[in-house]
Amino acid sequence: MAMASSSSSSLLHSPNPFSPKTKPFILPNPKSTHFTINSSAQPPPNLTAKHRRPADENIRDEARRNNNHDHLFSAKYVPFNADPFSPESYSLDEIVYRSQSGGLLDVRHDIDALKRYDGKYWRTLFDSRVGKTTWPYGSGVWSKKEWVLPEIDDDDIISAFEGNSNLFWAERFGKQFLGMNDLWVKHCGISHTGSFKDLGMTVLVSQVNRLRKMGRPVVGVGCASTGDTSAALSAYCASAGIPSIVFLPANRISIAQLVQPIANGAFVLSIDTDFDGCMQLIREVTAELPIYLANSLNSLRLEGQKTAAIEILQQFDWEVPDWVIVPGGNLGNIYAFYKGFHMCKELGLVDRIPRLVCAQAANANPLYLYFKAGWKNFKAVKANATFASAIQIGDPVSIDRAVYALKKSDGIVEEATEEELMDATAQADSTGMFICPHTGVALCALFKLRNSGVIKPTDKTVVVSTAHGLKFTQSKTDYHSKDIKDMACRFANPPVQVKADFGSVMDVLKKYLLSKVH
Ligand SMILES: Cc1ncc(COP(=O)(O)O)c(C=O)c1O
Ligand SMILES: N[C@@H](CCOP(=O)(O)O)C(=O)O
Repeated sequence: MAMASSSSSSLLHSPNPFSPKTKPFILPNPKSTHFTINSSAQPPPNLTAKHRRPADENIRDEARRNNNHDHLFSAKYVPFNADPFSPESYSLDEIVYRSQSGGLLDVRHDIDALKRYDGKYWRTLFDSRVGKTTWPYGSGVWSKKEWVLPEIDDDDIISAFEGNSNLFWAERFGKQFLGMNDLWVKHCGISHTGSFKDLGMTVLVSQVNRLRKMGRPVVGVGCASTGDTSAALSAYCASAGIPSIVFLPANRISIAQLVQPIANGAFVLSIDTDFDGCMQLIREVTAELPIYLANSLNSLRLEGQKTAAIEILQQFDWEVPDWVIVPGGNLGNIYAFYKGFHMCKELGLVDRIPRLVCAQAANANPLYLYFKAGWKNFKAVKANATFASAIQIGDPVSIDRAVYALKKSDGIVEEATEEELMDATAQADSTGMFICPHTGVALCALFKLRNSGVIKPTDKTVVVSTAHGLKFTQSKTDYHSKDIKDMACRFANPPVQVKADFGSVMDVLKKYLLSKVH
């Protein structure tokens, strides 16, 4: 196999790093041979196809047997948006959420080490792992392990093989309502716990699992939540046997979201405040007790969430979409998407990044107001009730991260009123989707940017669906029952009451079918 680039003839004489003894899906150790992997490099052949692991060996055992302990890559915490030469940094094994100045942290990878492999090599490696069951690469997150948490032992990973979500071609919705032929919905809510939070939580809980095995004083993991973060945290902690503690704003989350942490055994505190109040309390409590903070203030979460951006590129066969629209609340996810796209550009997998759009509910729109004010004089707001309950957040912890991502991607912020988001949700559902109200917010942003001509009919556009509609059925029931005060519910589709006799049923059906003919 011709491996050498023109400048590394030594490779021709070095042992082929992909020889049969090489384990599949892992990178050869460049330290063992002074060579540069060039674009002719191919991923290791799928050697596992030729042999089966012993019947009494599970996939974790197999990974342990194959594990390549050579840590070629590393990452650390640094102050967010810090000077590359800033001396302040922390091991990911430290329990730290803020910089010395009190600002946010970010996970910075050893880019020079990653750059030892060119873009084609990373594309080929990641593509070779999609959908496999080899531990831990069956996960859409851990199939990019070298870019996520490179130093964690496979054995410490807690994964539900999350990710690899459907990038759905919204053919009918795009054509019928937007005159678009290249509209896609990234269904991050079709996932283990029904939201994109799984992507970040597998990383955070895996790291906590590692810390506890190291003997670090972590008695549990805690978060404030509008529902989805607590659902993901409780599920992954339950999987790991780690206690989880969740702070929920009383009477402000859906029943489906409330039952998840309860069912998964979390210690659930229903607190008579809103999310922002819960967030303040969890920050105070985790500063006093050995409870690890799991909100996206903790930048580890974003390392997992960024893989959804990489997946979108993979699913487009590494073609970059023109727009990616993301609903925003605490504002970690819009930054995570930027991180994923930017890392792919920085490491040569693609040559540009998409323009990002962050969509907010008009009832909880601090980022939108800041954007419209020209990024001057940010003010937190009192978040009012919205059907998009998971983004009812007035004082987002990641405001600075979101602004950075939007500035770097020539991004836009849009908002949606309650009627607009509920109508958009019903319209999307009428074309065969079953989306959450937050996806409705993102679709409203798309409607507005199409109507203003900013997004063109042929622009390749991705709307990120962040949770499954089944977690928010009450809002749909209210809408289709036309049981929402001051809302026309234009697209309501209420059931028809009919007497239980053949004649009555036939009358109703004939009327319906005739309406379909004209
Ligand atoms: C369903 C859903 N969509 C969107 C968001 C917004 O994500 P972020 O808080 O990272 O902006 C959240 C959480 O906040 C959510 O739970
Ligand atoms: N919608 C979120 C709010 C908290 O967001 P996080 O990313 O900071 O955990 C939730 O589902 O709780």
